[in-house]
Amino acid sequence: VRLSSIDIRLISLTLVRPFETSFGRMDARVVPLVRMEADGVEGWGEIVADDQPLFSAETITTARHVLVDCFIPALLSRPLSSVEDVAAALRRFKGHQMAKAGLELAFMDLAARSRDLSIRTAIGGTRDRVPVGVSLGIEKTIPTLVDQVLAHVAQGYQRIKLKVKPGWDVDVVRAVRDAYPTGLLSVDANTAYTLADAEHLRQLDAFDLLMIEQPLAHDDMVDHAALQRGLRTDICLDESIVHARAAAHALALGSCRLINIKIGRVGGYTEALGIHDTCQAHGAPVWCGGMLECGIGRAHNLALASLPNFSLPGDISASKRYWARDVITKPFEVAADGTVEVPTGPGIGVDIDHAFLDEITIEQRQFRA
Ligand SMILES: O=C(O)CCC(=O)N[C@@H](C(=O)O)c1ccccc1
Repeated sequence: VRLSSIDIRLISLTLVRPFETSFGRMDARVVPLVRMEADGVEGWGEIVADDQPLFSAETITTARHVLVDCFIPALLSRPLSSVEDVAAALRRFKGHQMAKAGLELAFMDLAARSRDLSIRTAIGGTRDRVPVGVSLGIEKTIPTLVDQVLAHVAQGYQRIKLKVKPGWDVDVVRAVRDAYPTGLLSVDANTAYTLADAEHLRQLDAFDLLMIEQPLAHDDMVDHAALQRGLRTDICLDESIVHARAAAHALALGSCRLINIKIGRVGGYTEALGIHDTCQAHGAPVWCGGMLECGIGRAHNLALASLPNFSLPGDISASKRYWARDVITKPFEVAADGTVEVPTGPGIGVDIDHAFLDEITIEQRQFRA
């Protein structure tokens, strides 16, 4: 296809409840969306960067810059027949995986729609529903967190993930384990520890955790390998795995035993599928992480999570967990069995609520071929 236009649209969404991680507390998000059009068909993608470089080095501003000055001109000036062509056109630009992902997602939606296929079918997904877990933020008190755990278990979520950081970890996990003795439980440190904390983190081996996510630095593999050698619990990497090559290196180094694939973090479908296949070849399970996406990003996550090696519950919560109103007409829901339906319509398979989208749009720019 030859794209006729690419739009960048920033929308403003308020969380129904503040969400606190080891690197900060969120009450609201500005979500950058990408829209592409070709031959009257449109496709939508989402960029998972936030306004500050707290999760990774990217921000909304860096994404806007590379899109406007580098990526959009590169894509509007050539024919594109697949998402691999999008990746090839952007490969000479270093990094900026989240910005690249927004473009790959929009293109994949457009390409699948134009072939009247769901993205799940287009990428070879095999599941109609995917098992999901929930990620619970840091709370003011442990009892409040335990209440959150029990409330979400009652809603059917198959796995509880707790945000941890120094001063909010071992005692918290112990209290949650007392209230939730046998279910799937994991923790996510978002890089809050160093190797000096190895002895302290070994205490977590007592709680039969599914994994400890990204305990050390966002760009580290060697120290994670040293930590993993001293831990019974599986380390799962998130921030460190920025593309398929990083996944291969992490597995070769023994930095982790599981990988969290976030299509927005790794650059889009080409790298996400590469990580999926690399992990499958190594017998390492993967699961689909979340970045507080709106319904558009969540729809892409569901398509990805329908692939066979996504064998662990992902962070794909119901829309209502974060948003009073989502940008899609039919919010995603978690069934009592802890699964979410994979959309079957063309492309992302959901309808965008354009009236609401226009209402919450704070910036919009269109680039025409
Ligand atoms: O359910 C979701 O979408 C959020 C899952 C989640 O906890 N994401 C974490 C993470 O580090 O994985 C995150 C939170 C805030 C910002 C970025 C990432």
